[in-house]
Amino acid sequence: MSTPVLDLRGVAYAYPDGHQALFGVNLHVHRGERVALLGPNGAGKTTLVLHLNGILRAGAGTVAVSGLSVADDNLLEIRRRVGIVFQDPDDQLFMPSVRDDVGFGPANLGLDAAEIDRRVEESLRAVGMLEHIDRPPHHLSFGQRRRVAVATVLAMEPEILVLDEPSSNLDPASRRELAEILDALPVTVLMVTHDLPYALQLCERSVILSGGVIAADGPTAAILGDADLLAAHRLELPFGFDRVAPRPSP
Ligand SMILES: Nc1ncnc2c1ncn2[C@@H]1O[C@H](COP(=O)(O)OP(=O)(O)OP(=O)(O)O)[C@@H](O)[C@H]1O
Repeated sequence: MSTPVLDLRGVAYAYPDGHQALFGVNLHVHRGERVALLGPNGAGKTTLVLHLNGILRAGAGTVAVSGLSVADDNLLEIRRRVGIVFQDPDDQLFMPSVRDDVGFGPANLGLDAAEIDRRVEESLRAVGMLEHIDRPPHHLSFGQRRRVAVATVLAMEPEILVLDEPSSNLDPASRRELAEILDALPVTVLMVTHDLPYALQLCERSVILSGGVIAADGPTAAILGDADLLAAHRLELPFGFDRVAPRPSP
């Protein structure tokens, strides 16, 4: 099989206060996969995500992105390969215009002006925000800012797009529209979410992280169809989604 885009082997991490958040996590994500990372509050999901571009460094084990290890001398290239969309778009938008925000990363790569313009326009078109290119980000709605935050990451043409709770705080129409946008993107995705229907809609594979270990890894429909597994890890489907697995025919 091809080299995984994401390859975590035995990743363990303790915060400086001694709190152990990850205990030997193994996770392999291949090109083109869309994987949901599920788990209760405090499971270690954000801690794991922060290892993917070297913000946190594993106390034990290894993290590699398309064969390149997360290590001090690789961090620039790792951060180009791993695009993380954080939960709060205001953590990612700080320039006077949408154009400047989306162009900021490509400009830092040293790309020429024509290539920066191409990436900015393509990324904004992909998230349906091209018409807002000259607006200040702080004049946009929360849902629009989240889309621009996705565009800032797409403009780096990452090998993997990592999204931390992309559907949180969106109204139902914005939530659906973002799902349509994500569904149309031809990129490998790892999506942290508490929104189990979103996982089912967008990710063929789900991984449950619980207590700092991988508790399950398999087809989303099978995982969400296992009521005992969900209950054991404090995961709950909303009303009306209580039967997601194909039911055996009578
Ligand atoms: N800076 C920190 N110092 C010490 N412990 C921390 C720190 N940040 C997180 N933790 C602990 O590490 C564990 C994992 O936290 P993490 O934020 O990764 O969980 P999570 O799965 O992302 O949770 P949530 O769903 O609530 O966002 C928790 O027990 C948390 O209290």
